[in-house]
Amino acid sequence: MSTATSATPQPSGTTADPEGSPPVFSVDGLWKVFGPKADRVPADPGLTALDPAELRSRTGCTVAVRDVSFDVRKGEVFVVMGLSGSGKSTLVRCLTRLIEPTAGSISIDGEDVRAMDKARLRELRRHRAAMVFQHFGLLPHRTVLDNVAYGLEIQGMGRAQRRAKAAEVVAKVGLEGMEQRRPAQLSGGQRQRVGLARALAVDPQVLLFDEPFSALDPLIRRDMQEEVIRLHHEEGRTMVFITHDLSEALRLGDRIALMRDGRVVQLGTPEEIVGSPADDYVRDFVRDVPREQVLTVRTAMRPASSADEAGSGPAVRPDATVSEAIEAVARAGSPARVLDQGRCVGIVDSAALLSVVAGTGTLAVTGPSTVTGPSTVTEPSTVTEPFAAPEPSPAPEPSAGTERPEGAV
Ligand SMILES: Nc1ncnc2c1ncn2[C@@H]1O[C@H](COP(=O)(O)OP(=O)(O)OP(=O)(O)O)[C@@H](O)[C@H]1O
Repeated sequence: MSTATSATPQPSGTTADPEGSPPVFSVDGLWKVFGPKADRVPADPGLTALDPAELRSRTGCTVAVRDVSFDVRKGEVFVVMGLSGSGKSTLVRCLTRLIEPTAGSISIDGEDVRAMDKARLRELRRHRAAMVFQHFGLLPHRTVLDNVAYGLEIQGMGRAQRRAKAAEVVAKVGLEGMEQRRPAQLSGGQRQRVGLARALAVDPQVLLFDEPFSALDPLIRRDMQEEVIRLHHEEGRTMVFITHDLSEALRLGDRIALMRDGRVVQLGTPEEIVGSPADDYVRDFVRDVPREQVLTVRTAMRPASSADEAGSGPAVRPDATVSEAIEAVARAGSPARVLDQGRCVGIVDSAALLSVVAGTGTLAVTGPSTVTGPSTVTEPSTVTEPFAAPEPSPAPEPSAGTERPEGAV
């Protein structure tokens, strides 16, 4: 979950550590070409070099996904973002072969998805990677409870057991008391919760969301985003989330794959995408993002100039946003120490914080993001060296950075 933009408290029950976790899905060199004799396209450099209109007029084919590779790590929220037509839905549908890929490999927990027979695929879609659609396809004559129990019914679970399980999930998504209503008696947001509950009821390893909230009005949409964040924190479930909405991607994503014309032009954390855009396209895409709400103090800190400076003053966590640090520095009227488990790893002062807001100065976003395709790769990111304090400092008092900001992007 994006620590920089989440407006909910830190996870308490989450055990997943997405960074360094093994991949759930592994995608390598994936292509999806629509049209006649599609499979000749990926293999022919003369055709793949053509622009989309020319390829269409010569072959009748459209490349929806173009040589895409990535891993989805266990326990992460992996967001696929891009403008309409960039290939998001096609890519995510390829993961469970709702759309048949043209070339490349896909595996789930090391198992080759492209080699699965029909029964195995059914099992994959029902138990391992359940999809939550924008049009949630609720059964109109069934109650909320029976809609949620539907997937369990298909699995062959007995009536009493599936209704008990469904009731539990209905409560989890905040629909307690509405079990006996029918979809027509619910608001759009409530219906979406039923769709979410139905997917959750089968307890899938991965939840795939295809723009689930785009039809909802902004406030309800925000509610549903919070719901997803909460569920993720409570359960640590792996999620793949499609959206064309940048603020939704920044709010929800641990990592974001930004697509353009079927390619992934940048894959990275929200902070990497906003702080180190891979090319002009991405830079333009994130231009209006309030950087101080996404970038963390790591991007602005410098080594402490003395043991004195490292030993006193207000404290912020390394994952505090620049916005939170500005508040701490403004309150104290002095630079703030960045404390990592009681150790001072750097100092942020007002000049450095302002330069992040202004978009001037060198950014020190940790960890390189991945760039796929022929985009211009940015310079490697730099990491600010920590100040080696002679003695570990005491644990910080609660400070800016311990609370999440309201109104983050
Ligand atoms: N069945 C199809 N036949 C031919 N072309 C298709 C088909 N499905 C999708 N495409 C094309 O593939 C490209 C990617 O489409 P896709 O639906 O994956 O994009 P998207 O990013 O999910 O868009 P949106 O946000 O509008 O849903 C588009 O150019 C689209 O027109």
